Amino acid sequence: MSAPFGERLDDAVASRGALCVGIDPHAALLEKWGLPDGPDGLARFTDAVVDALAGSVAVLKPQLAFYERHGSRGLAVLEEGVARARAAGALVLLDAKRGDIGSTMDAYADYLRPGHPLAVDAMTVSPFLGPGSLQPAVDTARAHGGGLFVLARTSNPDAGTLQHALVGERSVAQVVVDTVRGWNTPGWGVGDPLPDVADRAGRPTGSFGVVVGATLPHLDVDLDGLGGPVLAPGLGAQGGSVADLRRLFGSGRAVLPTVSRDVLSAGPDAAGLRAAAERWTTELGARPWR
Ligand SMILES: O=c1ccn([C@@H]2O[C@H](COP(=O)(O)O)[C@@H](O)[C@H]2O)c(=O)[nH]1
Repeated sequence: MSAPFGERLDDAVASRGALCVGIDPHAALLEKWGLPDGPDGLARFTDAVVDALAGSVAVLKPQLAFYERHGSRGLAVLEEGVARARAAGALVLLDAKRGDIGSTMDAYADYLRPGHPLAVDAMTVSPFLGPGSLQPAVDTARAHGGGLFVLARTSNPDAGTLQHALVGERSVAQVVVDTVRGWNTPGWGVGDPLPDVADRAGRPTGSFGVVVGATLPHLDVDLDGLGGPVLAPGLGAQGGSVADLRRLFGSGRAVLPTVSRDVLSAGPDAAGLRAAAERWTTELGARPWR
C-alpha cells in the first residue's frame, strides 16, 4: 500500500510547493490553443499540460467532465494522461464530485484502487446524500493510501443557498467539515463526539480534506482541528487571489490552492505553462503549508 495520501501530499508540497493545477480542457481553450474539440485535440492538450507541469507541480487535478464529454475516447485520453502524470511524480486529484448511496459510492471509490485503469491519488466527492453515504469511499481510501476532498463551501456564487442551511445549530457546510475532521481521527464514527482539536498537534496532514472556495466574502466555517487539507478553488478566472487566501485562511492550515484556466490560458507553449504555474507557486510560497 502507498503511504497515506496526506503524508504524500506533505512531501509533495515540501519539495514542489503548495499548488494544484487543474486540467480543464474547455472547448474554448482547445480553440484558443488551435486544437480541434474532439479526442485528438483533447489528447494533445492533456499531453502538453502533463509534459510541462507533471515534473514540477505538486498536484494535477483533471476535471472529469471535460473528458466524459468526449465519450470513451475521452476517458482513454484521461487514463493515459493520469498514468503519465503520476509516473512523472505529480499527485493526481480526480475532480469527479461523485456522491451516491453507499453501495454505489463503493464503485465510484474504485478510482482509488491501484489496479483501476484510471487509478488516482485522490478524488473530489459530494456529500449531498449525507456524509455517511461516503463511508465506502473513506474505507477504500484508507485501504489504499488514497485521499478524498469533500465539497463543503464551494466557490460558486449561490453555494450558500444550500451550504448555509442549518442542521440543528450547525450549517450544512459545518456538518461536512466536522465529519471530515472525524475521518481524520482513527476510530471515530458518524454520531461520535467530535475529537479534541488539540489531538492533532504534531501529526502529518490527514488524508481527508474539504473544498472551500477562495471566493468567499469571509470564512463562515470553522476549520480548526480539521486535520486534513483544504482545497481552495476559485483563483484567477473566478476572481480569487493570493490575498484572498491570506484573508480567509491565514497561515498554519494545509491549504492547497488550485488554479485551472489562469494557468492553462498561458499554453500551449510549455514554457508559458511553466511560467504561469511558477508565478502562482512563487506568490504562494510565502505562505507556510501548516
Ligand atoms: O467549489 C468548487 C469546486 C470545484 N471547482 C472546480 O475547480 C476548477 C476551477 O477552475 P478555474 O478555471 O480555476 O476557475 C473547475 O474544474 C471547477 O469545477 C470549483 O471551481 N469550485
